[in-house]
Amino acid sequence: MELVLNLCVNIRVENNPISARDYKLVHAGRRSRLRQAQFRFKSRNTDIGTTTSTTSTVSRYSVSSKKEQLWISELEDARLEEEDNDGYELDSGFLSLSEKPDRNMALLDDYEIEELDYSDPNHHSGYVALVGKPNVGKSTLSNQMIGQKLSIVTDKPQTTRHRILGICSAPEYQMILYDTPGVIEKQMHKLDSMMMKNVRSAAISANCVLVLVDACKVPEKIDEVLEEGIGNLQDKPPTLLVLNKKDLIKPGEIAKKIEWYEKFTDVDEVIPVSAKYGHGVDDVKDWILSKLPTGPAYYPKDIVSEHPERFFVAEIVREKIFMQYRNEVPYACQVNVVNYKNRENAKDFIQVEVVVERNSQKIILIGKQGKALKLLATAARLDIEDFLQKKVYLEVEVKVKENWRQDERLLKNYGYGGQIRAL
Ligand SMILES: Nc1nc2c(ncn2[C@@H]2O[C@H](COP(=O)(O)OP(=O)(O)OP(=O)(O)O)[C@@H](O)[C@H]2O)c(=O)[nH]1
Repeated sequence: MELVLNLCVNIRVENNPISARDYKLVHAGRRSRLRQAQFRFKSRNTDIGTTTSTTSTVSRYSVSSKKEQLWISELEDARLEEEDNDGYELDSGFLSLSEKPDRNMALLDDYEIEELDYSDPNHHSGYVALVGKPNVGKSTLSNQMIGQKLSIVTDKPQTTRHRILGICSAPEYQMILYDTPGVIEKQMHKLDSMMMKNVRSAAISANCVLVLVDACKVPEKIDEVLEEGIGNLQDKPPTLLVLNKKDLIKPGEIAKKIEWYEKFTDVDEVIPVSAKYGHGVDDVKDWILSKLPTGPAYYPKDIVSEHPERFFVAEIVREKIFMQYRNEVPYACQVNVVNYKNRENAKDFIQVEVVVERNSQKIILIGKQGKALKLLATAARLDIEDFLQKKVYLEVEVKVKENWRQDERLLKNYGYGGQIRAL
């Protein structure tokens, strides 16, 4: 399969007079999709709302040959060079998260075009933005709809930082879901305001919007969430209020809350759900389907996300940090995959750096005799292996970059400017 797809890229380059930059983009998209092809239609045992955490020894990578050492140091040099560069242009293999992809066939090969069904006039497809305050269950609902854990879920607010694109397909539709970071009223760091900008760009380009609220909380107006998420309320797309966590309140209470939201908010419909247990999720899908325009699929039906594997690897490590450490520490951490090497006859090698803002946070992360970091790396490795369905060597190191949450250049490099590394 890989061979066939690679061949398509080569043929296209020979036959079409495209520029080197175009080729790089096509190639970046192709290679990222090749990686994703690995997690198409995989039945994983990952829970939707919870995660496993077991202990075992951390695998360490040992450099086996001089050639390999040289290769790794070249990679590191290239990365440092990239870090010193202010540009961070698309040319270096970035995937845009802020632009809604058109039904653009430019990045699809013949095989994929064939896969997309253009013959069915009743096929629906489009974009759905999930917005809401932190901790209301956006990631849980998104994972539940896709049927696979793509977004990390923790009991702490504001764990989602990036817009996560998840694809939910059936023979008659394709819903492209944007799980967004929770809308925050008090934006404290440059990171927060950049995250909010991404929320807005997700909702603006969406065909419909789901506003999630927590059924356990006293009902409140959602104007603020909508304004932050959509901007101009007059042009807002069809909006559904999802009353989530209905499993935690009595049926009588649910009816009262639905009534309140129907009366005091300007939404098209209110649907109570329990994202965690999947109750009401089909009703949400039916509502979305009624709002999506007819048209062919944007992506092949067996793809569940456009993000590259390394993105999810970093997210898994971040989730484990949230689960293991307390207070401000998880919020001060940025996780970067600095080296990801697929190896034919050996475990894949993944090198991850956790960036913190202060040395005191680094000390906490590492723990006495490195025990805390070892625990973190083990929990992360087990989940990464489960996600990738293969064994990996995971190496985790901690670095201090003072005030990275205020540094726009670094934030862009980390993907908060609406672009993530495609490879
Ligand atoms: N009981 C119950 N808990 C839920 C439900 N949906 C989500 N949760 C829990 O609520 C917490 C927050 O869920 P997330 O999906 O991370 O919430 P989020 O809105 O994406 O959070 P942010 O990243 O802060 O934006 C987790 O502990 C979930 O397990 C639900 O339907 N019922």
